[in-house]
Amino acid sequence: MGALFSVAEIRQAEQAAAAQLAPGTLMQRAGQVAARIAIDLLGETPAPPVLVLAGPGNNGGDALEVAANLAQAGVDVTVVHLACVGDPSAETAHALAKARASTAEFTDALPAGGPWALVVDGLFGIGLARPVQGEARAMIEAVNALDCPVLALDVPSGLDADSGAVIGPDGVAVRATHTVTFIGNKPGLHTFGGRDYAGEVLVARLGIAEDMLPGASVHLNEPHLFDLAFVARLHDSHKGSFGDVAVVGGARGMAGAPILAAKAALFSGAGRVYVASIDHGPAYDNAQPELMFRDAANHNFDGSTIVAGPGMGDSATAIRVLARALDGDSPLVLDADALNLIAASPDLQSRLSARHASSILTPHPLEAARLLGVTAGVIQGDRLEAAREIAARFDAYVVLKGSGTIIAMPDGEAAINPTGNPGLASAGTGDVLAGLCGSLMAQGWPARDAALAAVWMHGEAADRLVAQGAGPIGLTAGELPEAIRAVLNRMVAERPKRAGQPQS
Ligand SMILES: NC(=O)C1=CN([C@@H]2O[C@H](COP(=O)(O)OP(=O)(O)OC[C@H]3O[C@@H](n4cnc5c(N)ncnc54)[C@H](O)[C@@H]3O)[C@@H](O)[C@H]2O)[C@@H](O)CC1
Ligand SMILES: [K+]
Repeated sequence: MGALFSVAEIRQAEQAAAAQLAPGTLMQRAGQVAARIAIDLLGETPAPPVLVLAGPGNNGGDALEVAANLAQAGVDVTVVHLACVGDPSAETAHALAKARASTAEFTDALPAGGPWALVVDGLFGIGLARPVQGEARAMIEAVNALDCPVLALDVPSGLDADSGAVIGPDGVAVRATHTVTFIGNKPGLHTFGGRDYAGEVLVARLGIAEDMLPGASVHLNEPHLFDLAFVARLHDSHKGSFGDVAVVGGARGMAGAPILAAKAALFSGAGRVYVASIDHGPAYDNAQPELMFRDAANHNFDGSTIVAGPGMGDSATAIRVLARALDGDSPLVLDADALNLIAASPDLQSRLSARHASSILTPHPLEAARLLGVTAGVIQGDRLEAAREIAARFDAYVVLKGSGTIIAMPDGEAAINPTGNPGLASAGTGDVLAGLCGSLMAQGWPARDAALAAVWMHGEAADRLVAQGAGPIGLTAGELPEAIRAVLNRMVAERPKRAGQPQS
């Protein structure tokens, strides 16, 4: 469920399966399932014509099978086929002959006409080796200017199925409304550009048995990965049962960031929440009087889960407090300035690597770039790999934020988060996420489950707010904690009934 496979893994499975099947079987199955999806998208009403773009390789072969099937079903189909330089594969040649023999109309260039009821994108799939140029590029740009639904076959043409990056430099890719992807789901459809280019993703296994695919080390982040950690509360519990969180941050002029993190911890059920300010912070927060304010330099963090970084700054005090947190035995969430301080200090890096207690790092791409000493472009070019590298280097759990947030474990396992929306690209939402991670760990959750659940619930809460009209434009971080509370309580209520362990 939710498994994601690299292009290399898909190719291997395809070869193994193809060896047991009559030639062309997989392409024919791809053509059949995609044509059925196309017909569903067209709906009942007599629709204007469908445009099928078929590229030079086997992705084009899939498209030609779709064209033939649609024509056979009585759909008015126009095909633009980009012939390949050498000979096409036997199955693509066969699909071409089939489409030519059908009622589908072939033209050499993209017809100016329309309106199209649907465009089927079969220009390039997982075999795209370089940026799209020339005629194919012009077609992609023209398709992206249309208003109609676009069904991409296997992967939107121009997108890297492993990374979700548009193959560049200066590349283009089809912006699909739907993608039917073959044999197995692919990470690049769900992170970085993936969510914007692929639209809704449907997986067609093409009859390939599960055991032909390798055990996946990357999954979509779905509740079944972490929902065993939700436990209903016993009546006989008290605030000490649910852990202490200390948020370290709030240098002068940045007092709001740790308060947002602390509020997220409070609203997600942490027992006691402290804000430990680097500079003299507020005595209390009028809006949230449950929060307790302390001076970070003098606060005793023993027994607390620490969330370090929100608005922490880079003062000598910040470095001293961070070093103390890294050396301690408390579970730790490292965000924002804490990550920047660590990136700049080999000493802090070795303290982080040497920790025995759990650490969750929550970098955005630029913070991740600083940690690895590369550019944000390099991080985004392969987000999965970058998150795994940071996890391995620091023996920590890593949450690489962005569209399709990556959660990477120190053992190499990883997940890509499907919840959330552009409303989260606003100030303070990262503070909320860090506070939520810390809160779950304070309540006894293992770091792995805490990271997965926090990212999922944070996105889900934002999606609910958007459904209520509170975004994505103008969604504020301060609205998230209450929405997270609603998601969390629903998750607990929906968990199969399981008694909580009495706590001391
Ligand atoms: N691997 C699988 O599991 C299956 C693959 N099938 C389809 O086959 C696809 C893979 O086919 P291919 O390996 O032939 O690869 P593609 O069809 O994705 O693309 C390769 C073709 O495009 C050309 N090309 C690559 N980059 C180009 C560029 N920038 N500009 C112009 N031409 C370029 C290549 O010379 C080659 O002709 C999959 O994405 C899928 O759609 C299906 O038929 C079913 C099974
Ligand atoms: K495609």
